[in-house]
Amino acid sequence: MNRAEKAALQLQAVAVLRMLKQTRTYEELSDVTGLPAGDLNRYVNGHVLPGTDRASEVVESVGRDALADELVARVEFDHEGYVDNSGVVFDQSFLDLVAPVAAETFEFESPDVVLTAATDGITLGAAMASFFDARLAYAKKSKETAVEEFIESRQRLASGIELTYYLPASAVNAGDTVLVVDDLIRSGETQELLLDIALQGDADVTGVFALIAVGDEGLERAREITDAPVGALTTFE
Ligand SMILES: O=P(O)(O)OC[C@H]1O[C@H](OP(=O)(O)OP(=O)(O)O)[C@H](O)[C@@H]1O
Ligand SMILES: Nc1ncnc2[nH]cnc12
Repeated sequence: MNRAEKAALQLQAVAVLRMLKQTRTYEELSDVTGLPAGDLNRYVNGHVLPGTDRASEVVESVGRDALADELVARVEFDHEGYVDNSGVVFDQSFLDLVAPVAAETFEFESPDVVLTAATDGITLGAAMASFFDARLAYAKKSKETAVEEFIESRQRLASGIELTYYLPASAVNAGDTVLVVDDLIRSGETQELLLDIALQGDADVTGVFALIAVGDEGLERAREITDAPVGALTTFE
């Protein structure tokens, strides 16, 4: 490991510790990591960097289960079963940790483009695009000004309301590989629209990923449309 790689690893470990600290005391963080609370305090506050051995242990131990637990701790359900996930989608550092774990868990190929839906998918999309060194594209419910050509996809929802997403046509090229991501998947209607946009753009879908699935309906719907891997970090019933 050269000096820059060591520094990157040390900073990644600090990012992991800071993320875990948000919902824990130093004593609890010590129980999770096996490191002394005093040292953890110095790492989290940026006074000292963990050595490379400690840093790699911290980074490697943050697997799917740790992130899924953290996700569960951060989302709230209201009395009708709707999710408030602002504690997750407003936290870019948390999402930056999700990207490598999602890539490894679901074996997503590195795509040319990460495609998501405005609004709440954007921060996850940015984290995934940055991890894969891919372009980010987000479809919106309205047409962006000054853009002439759009790929658009429309669907009538169970309620009878029509939902249309628009993507500037230049965002996806024919033959691009596309990973479709979103913060949440429930009915799967949004994913279906995004997959249709990818299809209209003659792109190849390499996977579908959501942070949160509410029930299985949406994931199943996506699996009916694509043979690529489809998965969520956490499923709530
Ligand atoms: O699987 P589905 O039933 O389609 O639901 C999932 C979609 O719903 C939410 O977006 P919303 O439409 O609330 O828009 P927002 O991101 O602008 O809040 C969420 O961000 C997903 O895009
Ligand atoms: N925030 C949310 N919670 C549950 N289902 C949803 N479908 C769309 N947005 C949702």
